Amino acid sequence: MTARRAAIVGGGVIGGGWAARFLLMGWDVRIFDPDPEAARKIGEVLANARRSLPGLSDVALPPEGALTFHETMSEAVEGAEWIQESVPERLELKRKVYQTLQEHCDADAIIGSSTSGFKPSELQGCATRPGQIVVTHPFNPVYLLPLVELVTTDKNAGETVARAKDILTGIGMHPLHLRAEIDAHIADRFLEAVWREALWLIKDGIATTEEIDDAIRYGFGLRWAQMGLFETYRIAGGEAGMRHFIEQFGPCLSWPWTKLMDVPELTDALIDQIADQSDAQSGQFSIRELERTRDNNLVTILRGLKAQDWGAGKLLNAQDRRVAGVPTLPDDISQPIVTVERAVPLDWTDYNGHMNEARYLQVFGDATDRMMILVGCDADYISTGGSYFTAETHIRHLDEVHAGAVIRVETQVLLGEGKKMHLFHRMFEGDRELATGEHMLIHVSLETRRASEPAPHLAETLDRVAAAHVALPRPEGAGKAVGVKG
Ligand SMILES: NC(=O)C1=CN([C@@H]2O[C@H](COP(=O)(O)OP(=O)(O)OC[C@H]3O[C@@H](n4cnc5c(N)ncnc54)[C@H](O)[C@@H]3O)[C@@H](O)[C@H]2O)C=CC1
Ligand SMILES: C[N+](C)(C)CC(=O)CC(=O)[O-]
Repeated sequence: MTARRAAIVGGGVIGGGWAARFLLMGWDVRIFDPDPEAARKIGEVLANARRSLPGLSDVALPPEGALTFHETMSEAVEGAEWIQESVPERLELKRKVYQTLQEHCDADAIIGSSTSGFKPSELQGCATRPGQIVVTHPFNPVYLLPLVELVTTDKNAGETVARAKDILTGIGMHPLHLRAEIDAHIADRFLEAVWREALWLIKDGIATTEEIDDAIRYGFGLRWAQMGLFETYRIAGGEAGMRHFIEQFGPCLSWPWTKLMDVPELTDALIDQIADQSDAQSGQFSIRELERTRDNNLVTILRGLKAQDWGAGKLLNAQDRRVAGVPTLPDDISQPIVTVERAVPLDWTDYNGHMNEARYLQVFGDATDRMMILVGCDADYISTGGSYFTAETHIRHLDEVHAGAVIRVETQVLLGEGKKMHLFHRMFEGDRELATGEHMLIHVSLETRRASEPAPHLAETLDRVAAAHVALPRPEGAGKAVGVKG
């Protein structure tokens, strides 16, 4: 199947992030950026994305698309289904870019603008085909943060808007479609208010850049990441909820707590003060090092939210289900069955710089769960009171593996008889064998918590797979105890 094609016009901080997201979601990406350093810069963003994005998913992402750089905009946009404009935030420049690219792109391609503040009607102003242009405002790093503000006008056909939502959802994003266009959309309006307050706090000598960052990251920033503002304040109102919260804290809004609408003058002295404080706070790290720290933290937070199936984590779980489809036994069961295919997440790395031993058990546990589902022990079956418990496990660690690597587990049923299910998992990166896991499981009644016979349809499917696998050679290491070499 030929990959879908996206063009990136302007490959700086944001264009590079878009390129990485499209590529790692399987799209071919064509770049136009006159900066002679563009390929190097995008290469560095892509390296960061490769170590962080695939491991956010608990299933294998599609194979990476092809990345190409082009000398002209006309060449880059050729045959592109999606064109993401991320040139500097200057209206005249953006309008000029649309004029050139609309001369060459497909008439039904979607042109998304990364603009942080312009309204789509301003961008569509001088365009040949205004209906093709929408605002798709992302957040840095674009390859990890799912939010994209989609802003449209009545010039955009319903079909275009629906297609834009579909494509953005397909690359793992959460398109927040604004009810009406507005300067700076929703999020930047909000961020600017916070930014303005922070500048005042520095100018007035109340806090340093580091103290302001601490005030956010040790406290309300953690709340915002998972519940936003209103859900958090509802809880802060106690049992009486939001009404009580507003009664108690509403009056403060008219007290002199904030300076929201006044903008501190960005004098040279204030800029030096902020830049010097920022250097003192973080100047010992390069921007790439800071990006990697940010990505490590974001992946850890997002995977935590996945475990809770909450907020951005819920979105990621839905994306995994979409990518993986419904698990079914392959038609050909004469070979070991692939039960896991995924990238190693960043937060599985330990002090030795490789996947921690506990994660080997996690991967084999996931492989066992998948095998249970494939033979019929799925959530519906478990809700009827039957399941499997693991009675014994033997893992052999054969080789190390690192964050971002795609691993695969192949599972052989050594025995599937009555209450017993004896599995042998082999973990690979490509052809390199990383580990084996041998597991004996016993079917149980969840009511008595004791061994019990599986339901006939489960027993029949397991028996069929076991009968097919009995012809396979017994895997090396099966049945071995922990041994000490010679
Ligand atoms: N940096 C940020 O945090 C965010 C920026 N945005 C928006 O994304 C857009 C781009 O911003 P950044 O990536 O930060 O800027 P940037 O300065 O990092 O990148 C802009 C890129 O556009 C290229 N460029 C300049 N003229 C061009 C042309 N005529 N054709 C093709 N490429 C051209 C430049 O060489 C540069 O690589 C802006 O509209 C900005 O408001 C949106 C979200 C966040
Ligand atoms: C500062 N900014 C206006 C460019 C920020 C954004 O547009 C979004 C972000 O990533 O914070």
